Amino acid sequence: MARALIDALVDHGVHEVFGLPGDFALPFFRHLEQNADRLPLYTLAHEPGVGFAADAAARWHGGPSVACVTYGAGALNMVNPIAGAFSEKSPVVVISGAPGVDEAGRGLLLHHQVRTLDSQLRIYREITCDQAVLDDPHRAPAEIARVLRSCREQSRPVYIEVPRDRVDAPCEPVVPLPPSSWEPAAVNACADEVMARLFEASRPVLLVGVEVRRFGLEGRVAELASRLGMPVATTFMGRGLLAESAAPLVGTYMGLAGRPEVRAVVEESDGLLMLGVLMSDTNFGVSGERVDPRATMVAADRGVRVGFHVYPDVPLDALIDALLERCAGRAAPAEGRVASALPVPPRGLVADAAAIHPRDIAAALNDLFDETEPMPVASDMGDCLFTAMDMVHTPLVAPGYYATMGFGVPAGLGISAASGRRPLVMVGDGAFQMTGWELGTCARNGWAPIVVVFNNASWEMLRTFQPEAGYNDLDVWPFARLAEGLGGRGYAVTTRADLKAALAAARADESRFQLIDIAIPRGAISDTLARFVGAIKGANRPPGT
Ligand SMILES: Cc1ncc(Cc2csc(CCOP(=O)(O)OP(=O)(O)O)c2C)c(N)n1
Ligand SMILES: [Mg+2]
Repeated sequence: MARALIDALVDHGVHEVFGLPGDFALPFFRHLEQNADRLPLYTLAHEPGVGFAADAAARWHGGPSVACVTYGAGALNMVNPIAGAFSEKSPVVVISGAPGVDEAGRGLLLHHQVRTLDSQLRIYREITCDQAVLDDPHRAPAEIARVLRSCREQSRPVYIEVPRDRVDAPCEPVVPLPPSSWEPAAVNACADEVMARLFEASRPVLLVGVEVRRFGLEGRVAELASRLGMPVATTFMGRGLLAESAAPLVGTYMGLAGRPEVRAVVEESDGLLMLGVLMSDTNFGVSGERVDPRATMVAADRGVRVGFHVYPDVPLDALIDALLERCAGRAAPAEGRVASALPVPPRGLVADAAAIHPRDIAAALNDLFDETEPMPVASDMGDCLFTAMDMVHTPLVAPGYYATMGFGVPAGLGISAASGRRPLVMVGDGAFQMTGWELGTCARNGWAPIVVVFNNASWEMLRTFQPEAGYNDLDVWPFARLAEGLGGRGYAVTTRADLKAALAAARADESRFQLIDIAIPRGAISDTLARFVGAIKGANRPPGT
């Protein structure tokens, strides 16, 4: 049965497995190790790191990646990263070892057990879109096929539990299921109404979100945007989409936290078509004006809402193809094409003895990418993520909606494994204290990321909301020295000149991971974070104050 599952993972486009074994999972890990030529196995130090790495790899692939752990202590350690993958629509396949069917029936309380033996399954039902317990090898092939199709079609995590005494049971091969069916007439009716509304509107706008990336639809959406000739904005989570296309991109929409000219284009539209957009507070919670639902069309989660009309079971790709058919042959009206008004990222760091501000880090990284080539970026939650908004276009994975800390370093390792490229990791000191230690696994896995730590010795984002709190003061940890102990090379920098030199040296050394510990004065925050905090405070101000 293990062989059938591994073959099915490969058949469904899985490229690697991240894992941390335990006794309930050892039989399955033996098969993983025997099949490492087809499905490389990367072990990490702690299950949160396993989950974050698999999430980032899945985002990179635009398809499933695997997080394989033991039952109880292992799988429950990974709940937060999988919850984040669910919220941000990342197709992670969770595989957990489990007590054998026979031992489960002996009536003893088993080690790693919580309330009951199916407690873990119940917990994972809340953070995955489909689940299977492979306790019956006769049903296993159909169960595996159904769950892996759900993972791909919904672009959300799924859960597969493997009792350890069933791993070697005889089992038929898994036959992948055909795509779920949908009703062409419904898609056509929906596309007709969307097109009619766009042509009636005097200020139609396209807002592009994360599902466009997850389902690999960026090229088709860029073509649609160009043919329609409408201004295009991306959401916070969709940042970077269409940046290399001819689409008339105006920037990233972040409501009051973003650039006013982008906010005006989106919020003043009388025909706002949102493709693959999560209607979340991080996308809309700081909107200057509530976007008028009568003027909006939202396609997400395999459904479409056009004003107050709802079209269930309309896959995003089917809708986009139907819209492309309806504007086939249309060249975007030259006069109607919106010149791309993307902001100019900061560049030209002044390499002097001045202290380092977040905007200096963006400029230094933009300069580095200009001089060499852009690196894929993994960012953690914190001001590092807001600073990333000021960087030149490059693939970016970040917890922009679920907003968990701890994502950055493991995500960089996941990108290293998935892409074979060297990533840049941006992480705050607080988040590094959570999962930064996964850098100690780089040597055995052959990874050499460049990690920049925004070291303000503070939970600075929290301080911006609650300046009077003393608990936001963190101790200054010597991350550069700690990096040397973990097998990497560390640089402690306090001036802009040091920063420029350290980045050049780090880029030149691909032999091991590089950690640049950047001392940032407490209170120095990016312009984007400052706007975000101001907008949130304004939006949450009690009435009448
Ligand atoms: C797993 C988890 N636990 C707590 C929190 C809550 C939080 C959001 S931002 C923040 C401070 C981050 O400090 P860091 O030094 O990393 O970055 P910076 O603000 O730029 O100084 C906390 C504690 C979140 N989001 N996730
Ligand atoms: Mg900090």
